[in-house]
Amino acid sequence: MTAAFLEAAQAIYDRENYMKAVLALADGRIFMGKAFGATGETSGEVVFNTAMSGYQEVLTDPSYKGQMVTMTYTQIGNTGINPEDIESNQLYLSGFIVREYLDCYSNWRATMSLDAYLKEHGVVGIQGIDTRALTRHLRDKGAQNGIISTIDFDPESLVKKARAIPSMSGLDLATGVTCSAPYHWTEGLWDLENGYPQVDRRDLKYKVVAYDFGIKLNILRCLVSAGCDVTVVPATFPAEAALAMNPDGIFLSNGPGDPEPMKEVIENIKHFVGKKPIFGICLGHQLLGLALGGRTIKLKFGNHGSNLPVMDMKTRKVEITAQNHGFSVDILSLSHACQLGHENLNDQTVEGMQHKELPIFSVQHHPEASPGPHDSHYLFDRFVEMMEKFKK
Ligand SMILES: NC(=O)CC[C@H](N)C(=O)O
Repeated sequence: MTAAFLEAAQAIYDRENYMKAVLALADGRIFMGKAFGATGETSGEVVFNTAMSGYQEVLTDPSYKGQMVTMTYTQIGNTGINPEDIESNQLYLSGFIVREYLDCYSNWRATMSLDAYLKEHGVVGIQGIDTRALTRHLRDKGAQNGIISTIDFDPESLVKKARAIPSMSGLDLATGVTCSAPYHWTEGLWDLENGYPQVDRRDLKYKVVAYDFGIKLNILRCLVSAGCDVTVVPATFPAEAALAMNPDGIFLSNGPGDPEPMKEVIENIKHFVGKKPIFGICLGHQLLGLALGGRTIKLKFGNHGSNLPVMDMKTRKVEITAQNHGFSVDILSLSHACQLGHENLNDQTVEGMQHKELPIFSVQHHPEASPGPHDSHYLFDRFVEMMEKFKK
């Protein structure tokens, strides 16, 4: 790149004349930047996401409730926003932190800019942040609370406010984002020619009750495309009522917050053990671990991205996965019931478990991807095979 090009790019950036914004972390580190999206003040646990694309799926993932996400990829906004790549109908994260925001977008499906989208949903963003320094800081010191402000620029006052935010540990956020009533889901996976197909329920062979703890839509689409007739139910939907539907299997979804305080949900899950095949993803995996008598722990900074290597211990195949979690199951606490099903090859954390006797398994990562590679899609087929075997 020539100096003239860089100068011209800088001039465009300066001309945009975005309002000043500050990011302050609870441990006192301050980052100066410019506002984009909504303005005002917002706070949450700051986590970094290493996905190079797919910011729209990240923004609409309910599991980010209570968190502010920084993308390690440097240029964000260049594919705009489209009406299709959504994982829920809302933006649940509380702030969005990027290195360079690009207002000029280009994608054949895009209908609006990221800035306009954040404004529409009232999400505060900050750009011009040295996200590499921020990420290294979070990696060294651990994920922590932070605050973004476009109205208060006093570091002392901001740090004080950041320290006053409750810690993510101990927070039940999932029961606040679940659906209010049961519903059927019949949309399958997107493809270039047909978009999202509607599938006839009569063609779906396996009746699945899916517990919604903040479920990502692509999980539902993956279940349907694998042949499941899905009834989505609220987080605290009684097990007896679910069993009365006589499902072939129970699915436990992803979701925000700490699984440990979700006592009612954990008790409920216990009723399915030994009665129905169970498959859990992310928060669902953690809740299952707790229901089986294990414990969960908070990781230093977790794993958030779409490029994380995982080994399936059954086949010893390596898959590149999408992940988004701050908590983890302590597999040693479950040695009475489960064995390690999948392992994260970056940090050797527990990526999945398999019950030793019962048709129950779960993964910490996201086989539905969105965003991310499709390497782990096979897990939905594994769930279907498990239900088929159990039927016989
Ligand atoms: N994506 C998820 O389901 C996240 C689970 C949980 N909230 C965690 O941070 O570990």
